Amino acid sequence: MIQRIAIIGLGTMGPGMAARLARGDLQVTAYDVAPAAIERARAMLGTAEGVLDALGIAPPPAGVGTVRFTDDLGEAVSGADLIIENVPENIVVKADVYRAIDGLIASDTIVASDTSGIPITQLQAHISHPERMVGMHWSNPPHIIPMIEVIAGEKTAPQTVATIRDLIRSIGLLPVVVKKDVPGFVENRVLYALLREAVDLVERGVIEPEDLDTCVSWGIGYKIAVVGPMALLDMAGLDIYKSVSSFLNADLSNRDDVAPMVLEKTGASKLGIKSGEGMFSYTPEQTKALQADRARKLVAVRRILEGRE
Ligand SMILES: NC(=O)C1=CN([C@@H]2O[C@H](COP(=O)(O)OP(=O)(O)OC[C@H]3O[C@@H](n4cnc5c(N)ncnc54)[C@H](O)[C@@H]3O)[C@@H](O)[C@H]2O)C=CC1
Ligand SMILES: Cc1ncc(C(=O)O)c(C(=O)O)c1O
Repeated sequence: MIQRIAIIGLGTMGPGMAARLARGDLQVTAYDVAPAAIERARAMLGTAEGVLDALGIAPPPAGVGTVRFTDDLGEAVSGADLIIENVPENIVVKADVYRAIDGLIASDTIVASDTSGIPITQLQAHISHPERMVGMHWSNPPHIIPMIEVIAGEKTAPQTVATIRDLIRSIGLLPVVVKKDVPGFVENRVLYALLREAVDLVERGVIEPEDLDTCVSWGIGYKIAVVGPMALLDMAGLDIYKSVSSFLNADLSNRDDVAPMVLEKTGASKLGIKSGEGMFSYTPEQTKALQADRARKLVAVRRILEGRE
């Protein structure tokens, strides 16, 4: 049974994940190699806890769910039943972490990666006892989005998948087991098909970025939260899909490299909210207000979709 969890990497994803797991009565130890990230994560934890209160996800009545921060890797993983690796999406960085923890943990400690899409088969080549490694892909913001993909690599034991699936269910979240270890798994394959087309349309001057967001959020996103893509095909009619896809698919973006607009912005350190500018610009005050407004709306929508309002 999983009771003690170590989270390694406290950037965008780690703090919300820690807050949500603690609400599931789990004991979380949170570690990052950068002291500044630990300090930021302490503040983010408080914000995430406020959002969880608004979601009605209360702390367990007589529970022991806690989050403890540490700057010592050995202390973080000591006695953990599950490690969630949450460091940057780079196989070299992730492999370094697996090597660093290998001698510090028991051979049956489960090691999960929150990778956005590196196949688990590639990751588990860098750890001993690869049968205990599994993909556990959360979606951002992790304390609000209830779905988590669970992915087995070639060497993952079925019991490892079952343990993680059951853990996710036991704390009231929604596991989706992906049946093949394909790059990007399912969520990001679908998301990146959409993002490739969206970036292409803006880059070709077909639409302004603000208008692209209005079109997709209100035309597609709002609807798809209620009617998933497979059900949407039935709602529209497969005959319509057949007719439109017969001429449209061939015209959709099929570029297999990163779009020049994205390379230009990342080259100029325009990374989005984290750097103050990306597709749009953000002052620190705007970022704070935007994040609060988004959390409030996501909470309200989730409560309605779950039939709680
Ligand atoms: N940002 C997103 O929307 C999502 C990201 N992911 C995935 O989650 C993982 C983490 O992503 P983010 O939180 O966005 O990254 P991030 O870049 O915001 O944070 C990564 C953190 O890892 C720390 N770190 C780097 N090397 C480390 C080491 N050796 N030991 C301990 N900590 C170390 C960094 O100091 C940083 O605080 C990635 O694999 C990413 O693809 C998954 C779902 C959504
Ligand atoms: C742009 C982008 N990339 C990856 C992810 C992920 O799920 O890994 C997300 C997300 O929303 O969670 C994302 O927005």
